[in-house]
Order: sequence, then structure tokens, then C-alpha cells
Amino acid sequence: MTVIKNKHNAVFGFVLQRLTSFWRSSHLLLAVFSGGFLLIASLTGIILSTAPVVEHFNSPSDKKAADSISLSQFVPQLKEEFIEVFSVEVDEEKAVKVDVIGFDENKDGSFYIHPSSREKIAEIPPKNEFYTWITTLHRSLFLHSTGRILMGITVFLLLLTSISGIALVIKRTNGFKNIFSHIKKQSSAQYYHTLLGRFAFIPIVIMAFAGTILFIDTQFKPKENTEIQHSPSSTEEIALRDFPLFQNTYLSDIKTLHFPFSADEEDYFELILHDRSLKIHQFTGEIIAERKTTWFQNLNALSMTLHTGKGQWIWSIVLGLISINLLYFMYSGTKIAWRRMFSKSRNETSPENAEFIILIGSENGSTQKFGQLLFNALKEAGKSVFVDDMNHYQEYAKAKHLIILTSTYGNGDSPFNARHFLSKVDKTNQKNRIKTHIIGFGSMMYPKFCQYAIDVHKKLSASNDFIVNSSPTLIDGRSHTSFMLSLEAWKKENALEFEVPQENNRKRVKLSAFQVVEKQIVDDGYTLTFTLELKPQSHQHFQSGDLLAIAPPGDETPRYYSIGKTKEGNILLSIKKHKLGECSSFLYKQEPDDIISAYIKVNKPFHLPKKGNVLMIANGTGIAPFLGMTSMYSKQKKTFFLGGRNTLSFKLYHKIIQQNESTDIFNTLHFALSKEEGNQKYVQDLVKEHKIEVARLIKNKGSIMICGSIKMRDGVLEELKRICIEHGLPPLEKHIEKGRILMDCY
Ligand SMILES: Cc1cc2nc3c(=O)[nH]c(=O)nc-3n(C[C@H](O)[C@H](O)[C@H](O)COP(=O)(O)O)c2cc1C
Repeated sequence: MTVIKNKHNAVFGFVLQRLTSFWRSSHLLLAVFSGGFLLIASLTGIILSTAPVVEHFNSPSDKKAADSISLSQFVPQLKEEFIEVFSVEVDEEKAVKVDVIGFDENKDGSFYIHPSSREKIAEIPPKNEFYTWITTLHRSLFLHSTGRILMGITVFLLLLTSISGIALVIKRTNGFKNIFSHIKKQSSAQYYHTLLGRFAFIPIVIMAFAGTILFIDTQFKPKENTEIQHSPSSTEEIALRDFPLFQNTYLSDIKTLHFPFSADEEDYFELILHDRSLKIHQFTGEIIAERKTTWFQNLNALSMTLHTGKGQWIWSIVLGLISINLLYFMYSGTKIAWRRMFSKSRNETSPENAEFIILIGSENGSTQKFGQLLFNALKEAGKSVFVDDMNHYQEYAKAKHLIILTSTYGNGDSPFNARHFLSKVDKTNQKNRIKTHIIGFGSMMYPKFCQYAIDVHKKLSASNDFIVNSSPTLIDGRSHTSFMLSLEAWKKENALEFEVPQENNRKRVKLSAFQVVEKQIVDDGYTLTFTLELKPQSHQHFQSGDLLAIAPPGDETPRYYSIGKTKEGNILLSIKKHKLGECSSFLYKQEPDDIISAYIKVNKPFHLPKKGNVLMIANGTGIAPFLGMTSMYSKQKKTFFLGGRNTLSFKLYHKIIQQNESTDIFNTLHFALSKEEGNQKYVQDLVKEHKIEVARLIKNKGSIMICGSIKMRDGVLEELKRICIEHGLPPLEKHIEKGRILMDCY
């Protein structure tokens, strides 16, 4: 049974994948082809969508009456009250218009009439020239039939683009069932493109389909039904009010009633209903001929309403919104495609000759950017490097180092350009064992955080072709700092010499001056840590949790340090001195009164929540931002779990901790000392010890902030996961997603 199910899954997966690659290319191509015209169609569509709303509020009100007044009540009265009646028309708003000659001049011509009093209630407003102009632009770009064809093809392409787009969303969300499942918030064009796409998909498809039908109608003029002649059953003349058809037809049922031209027997009433048109004998009231509307004409009429919103002002607002939405799609789609296309690197070495191979698994290009950065760095250092998609994995004859950067999609699946990687690993043999480093990019908001990178790591570790790093680096939220740290580790492990250049962002940042006002150093026997208190030399708006970006002299790549804001408004940094760390060495050399150039990067995701109690968990230098937060929102209960090696590790913070303790800002302060004889403890042990309180905090919608090393973060998250399960709380990912577990780890 399981085998069959797996087989089905495999077949389904295969079909879905084939379709996805088809849809993916076609989605982009279609969007490109329809792009320019679609821009005009959307802009004009926004304006035109306001017309039905304007019409609705300008149209004479009493519309209910049209539903209850029959033609047998209305027509004879009308004939009596006017010299001549040419036609009666009921519009989409159910307002009744007549074309008549009246007994006085005021009542000549076309105007709106009240259905029960038959009083003139409004003139028919002249066509709005602006709307007419926009309509022509929308329909035919002022190019007559050529324009109509272009716009018709555009709307058809839009239909196909929407379908291919939704096919991609289905793949990304791992199946049709999950199409409306919650997607995790990320501030990217991709996130909003997907999110809006799911909700706008149905109205866009309706609107585009309706537009396509209108186009087919104008271009191909499908055949009408033939008129069926009825043979008369009676020749007896009856009064208008007794016409059976008039008795059973209400004003709101009709589109138009044309009156006979003269009292000649051959002239007839022509009644146009929504589903057929009838010729009616003007004296006997009998149906002379009938022509039913075809299914296509019905569809065309419905399409007119659905595409234009005529008579349906609420729908026209929806149409306006989706036209705005289309503009956004054009913007976000271009951004995504641009990133995908232009973040590709140019290889100068062949895969057979390269010493360094970078393989990238990326769906939307952000991982690609990191790969590009590394590629440039290696190239700059004179290494022979080859970069490629993971799908193109092959034999690399001279490769010594392989570095894999990959994101995760769906339910822990591979990104699009890595979907064949694992099977290719099975089929390929490497001549030499390649030293391999794996970096996963993902989001902690997903239950299967960086799962694909983990799977790749597992697979390669079990293969004889690779010598794989002990554990993959898993990066949350595209953290540049984590990426740089992972590269540092890789460089160290393999004694590699190269510098990673400036992040690929062209935004020029303005540097500000900061004066060192205090420096403290502590050596706890394991690491040298120091704090710097910096005074901004110009007005700076920041809070604890923001980042200070500093680049050491001669290097453009900034390193980010979490800021603790002191009571005096200064910046408190806590820095670990790395032996070979350029930036930490540079900062270590700073003395009071020295000036440092840097800039502040707002880090909203790590700002102290205003509401609810907070548990702050930190190790090492991660303590700094929390020290600044202690004095904020004083009514909030703050608990503090601090990890260090021994008591000396906290010496730097004594002054501030004591200050705060005396003001009772810390309600609880717990230390975990990992190298303390007889009482070795890690912060995650503190979480475990206080699990009841932690569970209560989570239950009461409090927040947990974690700052420090990734290893500590993973340990803490493991404990928190267990607590959630043990206490029947929603899964950990839900709390991360809701922003109640905030992390700044490196
Ligand atoms: C629909 C969707 C599903 C995702 N699924 C996961 C997942 O299961 N696990 C994970 O760690 N990240 C997941 N992510 C986050 C991405 O892996 C992350 O944003 C990554 O940086 C994207 O890199 P890329 O732009 O190179 O594709 C998902 C993102 C999206 C939009």
C-alpha cells in the first residue's frame, strides 16, 4: 500500500515538476510579452473601474419599481400620456429610459422616467468625453482593429499568465490543498507577489477570461441563432393591457422594447429580453417571430458585466483593485525576474578545470546573491572558480573545494534549480574526494527550517565523493553576518586566503562619527571580550537592538554589532576579539576620545515588544542590546537568562547590571556558567529549569528574545520546542511567525 502511495506521489511529483518548469518559463515569457500593453490596460482599467460607481450614484434611484411593474401596466399608460413612443429601455441599473414625443416640449426626446408615475425624472447625461477617450485607449489604443487585436491578445496572455502563476504557487506551497495555507511573512517582493497572487487570482482570471470573450466576439462575430417564425393562432384584436406576454413580463426583465413604426399590420413590437428577442403582433399580442440568444451571446453579455463592472458597482471596485494589483505584479515580477537573471555569475573557468565549485540552490535569487559575492571574492583572490545551479551537478575533475548554498521551499523541499541534485549525486562519480561546505538559507518561520540543506548534508556525508563539514550552517532570514561567519569558519578550516567584498548593494550609506567614551576589557581565560561606549557626534535616532555597521580601514564590508542604548543615549557595544578578526582588532585598538566612522542600521525585528512580559536570553556578547532594553517600558516584567564561561565573563556588565538591579528593573536575573567547576550550565539549561514559567510566559502572549551564538540559539529553540509540546501550546514556529520569539544570532 505504502509502495503504491509512494509511487503515486512520485508520479504526481514528476508531473507537477514538469508542469512547473513549463509554467515557470511561460509565466515569465507571457508577462514579458504582455508587459507594455498590460501596463496601459491596467492604468486605464483603474480609471474605467470608477465609471460604474459614478453611474450608480448618478443613476435615478427608484429601481425597485422596475421589478414589480409589468409591461401590461406600463405600456398602455405610456401610450396614453405621450403622443408617440419609440422605445423603452431598462439599463443595467434598472433605470427606465424612454424615447418619446410628448404633449409639451419638455417631454420630448430621450430621458429617464419614473416607472410608476411615468414622470420625467432625469435627463440622460451626455457621454463623458474623458471616459470615452480612456475607453478607446483601453480597447484599441486608438489603433482601430490593430489596437483591438493587440489588446485582445494582451488580455488573453494575462489569462495564461494568471494560470501559470497559480500553478507556480501550487508547486511552492507543495500542492493544491495548501494553496491557501498561511505563507510566512517576509518583507520581499516575492512574498507579496505570492500573497496577492493567491487572493487576486480568481478575480483576475474572471476579468481576463471575460475580456478574452469580448475580444473573440468583436473579432470573430460568432453566428446568431436563426429566427423562428410562429404561426398565428388567433386574429382577434385585444387591448394592450391584455397581451399575455406583457402581463407576464416586468420592466426589469427587458432590455429594450421598440414600438411599431406605424399602425400598419406589418409593423410590430420588438421586445429584446436577456435571453431572446421577440416580434410581437401589435394588435393580437401574439408572438410572430422569436430569436433565442446563443450561449455565446449570453456568455458575452455576462462577460461585459464581468469585465467592465457595468451595473455592478461593487464588482467594479474589485476590478479597480485588481488593476492596481496588476501594476504591483508588474513591478514585483520585474524585480524577481531581474534578480534571478542578473545575479548569475560569469564563469571564466570550465567545470572540469575549476579548483573551487560553488553550487547554488535558489528559487528567487536571494541565495544567488550570496553565491555571487563568494564567486567574486574567490575570483578576486585569483582562484579558479566555477559557479552553477545545483541541478547542473556533474563530475569536477580538478575540484578541491565544493561549497553549496541552498534555500528550502515547499514543505522542506529543494528550490527549483536544485530539484535534480540528489539524484545526480547518485549517478555521478567524482575522481577525487572534494572538501565540501554546506550553507542553508531558510526561515525559522517554517517548521522544516533549512531542511533541504540538512538533507543535502546528510546525503553528501554518506557519499565517498565528499569530505563534508561537520554540520551545515543554517541561516535564518538571509543574515549577511551569519553568512560571513560561516565563510570565516570555512576559510579557517581550509587555510584559505581571500576577502569577501562589499555586499552587492548599491545604496550609498552616510557614515556618522561616534566618539569612544569608555572602554573595558575582560579576559575570562577563554576569550578576550571588550565593551565600547560610543557617543554619537550628531543626532541619531536609534534604540537597543538596532545595529551599528562598522567597516575596518581598507575594507568596505561592514560588520554589524548589536546596539545597547545607555541611559545617556550612548551606544554600548560588546565585542569578542578574534585573533584574525580585522574589525574586532581595529575596534580593540580604539581608546577613549577616538572617533569611529559607522552607520546605524535599524533592526526592527529585534526591537523590544511594547506589550507583554519579556524573557531575554543571551550568551557572550549578545548581552549588550538587552542591557539597553532594561530601562525601557518599565511596567514590563523582564526576566534575564545569561550565559557566560565563568563569573569573569560578566565583569564587563557588572556596573549596568547592578545599577538596574537596584532600580528593580530586573525582576529575575539568572546566570549559566559553562566552565564553572562543579556547576556547569548553559542557558538552555536555565530554560529547562524554568520551563513552567517559560510556558506561562508563552501562554500569556509574552515574548522571548534571543541574542548570541547560533549554537546557543539552536539549543534554546530545542528546549522551547519541547516546552510547547509538553504544555500543549501551539508549535514553536507559530510563536516565531507571530513575532513573539525574536532572534538576533550570529
Ligand atoms: C512558499 C515558501 C516556502 C518556504 N519554505 C521554507 C521551508 O520549508 N523551510 C525554510 O527554512 N524556509 C522556507 N522558505 C524560506 C526561503 O527558503 C528563504 O526565504 C530563502 O532565503 C529564499 O531563498 P531564494 O530567494 O534564494 O530562493 C520558504 C519560502 C517560501 C516563499
